[in-house]
Amino acid sequence: MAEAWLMDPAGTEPRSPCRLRPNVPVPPAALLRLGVRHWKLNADDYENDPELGAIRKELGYSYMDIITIRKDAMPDYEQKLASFYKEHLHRDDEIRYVLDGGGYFDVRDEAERWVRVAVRRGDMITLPAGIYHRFTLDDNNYVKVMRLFAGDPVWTPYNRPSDDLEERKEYEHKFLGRSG
Ligand SMILES: CSCCC(=O)/C(O)=C/O
Ligand SMILES: [Fe+2]
Repeated sequence: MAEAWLMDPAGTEPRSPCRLRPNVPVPPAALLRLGVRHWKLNADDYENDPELGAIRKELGYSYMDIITIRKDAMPDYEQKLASFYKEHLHRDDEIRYVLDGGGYFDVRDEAERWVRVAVRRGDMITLPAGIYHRFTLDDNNYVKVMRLFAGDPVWTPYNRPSDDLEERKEYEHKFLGRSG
């Protein structure tokens, strides 16, 4: 599993690890309870990787593209990064496979704390529809990511608060044990 920890709410540099002192690790089982799944894959051979092929087949991830997030490679780099780091949710699962570089997905836990998940080359992660989250590069300022989707892709972020969306209610019911 990718390494995860509770974020220091007083952290002022989003692209640094922002760990509490002492560090408070978040184990894989706790991430799974929030609906966050992870695979470690062979990024050296992603075009022919049978393991990736099997995951895509099993979960119906028919769509894929590859994006590079780096100042010289992405139009509207600053605006895009700012929007990725705004707390938001999606109405579909967010499925990302890091082919190079790295970054952090922050997800809200059941107590509304930020859990920081470090993703590096070879990490594939899925965030369930309805989970509040955000993304930042790490201090190397570069990531190359495969985006996957089941069906025709929709990337729309819904900034918090979006508690009235059906997918948010379903997420709260399924993963946070909240009724409503
Ligand atoms: C790391 S892929 C770009 C970020 C993104 O698409 C997203 O929705 C972040 O939460
Ligand atoms: Fe997102």
